[in-house]
Amino acid sequence: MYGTLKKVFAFAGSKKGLLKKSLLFAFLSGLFSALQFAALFVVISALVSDNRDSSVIWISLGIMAVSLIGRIITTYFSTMEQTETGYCMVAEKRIHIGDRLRYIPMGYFNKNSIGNITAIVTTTLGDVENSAARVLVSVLGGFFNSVALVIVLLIFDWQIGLVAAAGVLLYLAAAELALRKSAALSGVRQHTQESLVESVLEYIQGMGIVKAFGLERDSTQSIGGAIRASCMDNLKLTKASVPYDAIKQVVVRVFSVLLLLASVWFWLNGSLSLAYGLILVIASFMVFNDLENAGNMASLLQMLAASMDTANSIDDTPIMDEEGTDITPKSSEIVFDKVDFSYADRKILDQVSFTIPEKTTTAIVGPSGAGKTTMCNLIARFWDVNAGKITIGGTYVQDFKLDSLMKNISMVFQNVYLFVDSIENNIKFGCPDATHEQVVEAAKKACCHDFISALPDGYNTVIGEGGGTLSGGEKQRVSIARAMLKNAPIIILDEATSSVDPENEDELQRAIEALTHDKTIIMIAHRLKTVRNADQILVLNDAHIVQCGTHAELIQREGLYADFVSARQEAIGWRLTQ
Ligand SMILES: Nc1ncnc2c1ncn2[C@@H]1O[C@H](COP(=O)(O)OP(=O)(O)OP(=O)(O)O)[C@@H](O)[C@H]1O
Repeated sequence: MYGTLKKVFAFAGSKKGLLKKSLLFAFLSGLFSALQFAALFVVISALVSDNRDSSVIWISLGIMAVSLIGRIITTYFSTMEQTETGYCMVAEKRIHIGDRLRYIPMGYFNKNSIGNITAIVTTTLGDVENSAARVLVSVLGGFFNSVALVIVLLIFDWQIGLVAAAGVLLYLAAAELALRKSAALSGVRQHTQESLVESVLEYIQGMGIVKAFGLERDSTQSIGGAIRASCMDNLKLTKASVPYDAIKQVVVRVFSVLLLLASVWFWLNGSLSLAYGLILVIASFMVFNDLENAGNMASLLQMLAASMDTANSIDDTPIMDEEGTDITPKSSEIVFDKVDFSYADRKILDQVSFTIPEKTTTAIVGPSGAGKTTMCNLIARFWDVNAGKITIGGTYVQDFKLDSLMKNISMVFQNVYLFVDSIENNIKFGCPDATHEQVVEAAKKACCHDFISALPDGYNTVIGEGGGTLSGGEKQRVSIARAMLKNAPIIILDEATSSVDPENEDELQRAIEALTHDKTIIMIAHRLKTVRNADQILVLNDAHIVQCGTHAELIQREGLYADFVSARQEAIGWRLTQ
């Protein structure tokens, strides 16, 4: 229990102060609530001593009014601060996670699906946001109030106080047992929740394929399975707590009766006045009231702690930027020196060495799946090499701060992703300070100005998730405009024109040539006309650079490149068209 409370406090981060204030107000609210005793005591004392003075009514009413107003004010502040703590601490965490994800190696995303991360940032943190602070204050507030009442009982009558203390201790022991049981199940429930979000995302993202293959029923079954599993785990969690809830109920009822009997017993043997006896009976019920509320909330707190563990797990993943510094490289020459790289056990690069001189164009060619994209991703440090070194201008890519490394690189990916935002902002993504005129100029060069101008809102048209409302070719041209505007010294083009239609391709090719003027270019290309003008062609096969040279040199030699060119058609997944 203590560990769980500590966890919630730690999670509050910079909002710990607010949480403490909220607790203080909850405690004050408990004290104002306890004032009701004084009012009751005045009334009961008057009743048992047959005091008919009207001042009794006014005094007790006055005390009740102070109690009520005090409670309203303190509860108001406590609730406001709980709410602010909940929203602010989770907002901080979400921003922190978003920031951290940028610096986490891409391998993390292999092990943790998008569904998993989405579940953490939305539902998991949503639960924490709505309930954690409130539940913590209810648990601690309820516990403090019941302890305070036990102390009052001990002061009134130590024997009655001892009975109440024993009841509180037994109740806490049963609550602790219940918490331990739910701790194990909370983790499982958390995992099922993530699987559910993952299934829903996959169901929606894969809807086109599902329809095309008529697999609606299969995929409905799979999402149905995830929903049922989530339902079962929630039920399991609730059922596991039922026996402990019963034990807690028994403790509360038995000790309430014991306190009642003890009060009557002490009154009968003359050690307790009737007024004291009656007030103690009422107080004993109130002790367990607060405790019961706190106990019921404790298992919810346990579930929230499991959610916090999941959100914190992102922090346990080592990030790539811890050692990096802001560096402007001396040149944009890229060197691979005996680089090894594997995805898990699968070796993609084996002792690969080559140099890409500054301001030259290098084409990487090779069969599908040879590792061309991977090689480019290693330059941008999406992954770290297993052995060997990659340098830019003589500096190891690991020594750069990630941001300063990326300032030097513009990438046009094979699979273009555009954000749900205006086309203008998508083009400005790598260069937020660019003017509208600069955006238009880049769009014109990337052959996308005409289709953007024809859209109802022109450059302000908001595109769908991932660029969903644009065609493949249009998305690719927008991403080329984005790279043009960024104007970095190194440009990586991963099959940058693969989705562009033939009418636009020549024009775009010329634009790319303009973009790449005076830059260091690495291109993965399948069209001969793109490749043949490169200053250097690297042929990648079976984890090695098997050939290196210009088109004129390689075409003369026997080997994979000459085979590909002579085939002039699809060969091992690599197309060359003239
Ligand atoms: N994130 C990843 N995790 C595990 N394996 C991966 C990952 N990305 C790629 N691979 C595998 O590594 C191999 C090389 O992939 P890569 O995309 O670099 O090849 P490529 O030469 O660019 O292929 P293509 O020409 O078809 O785009 C492939 O077999 C691919 O399945």
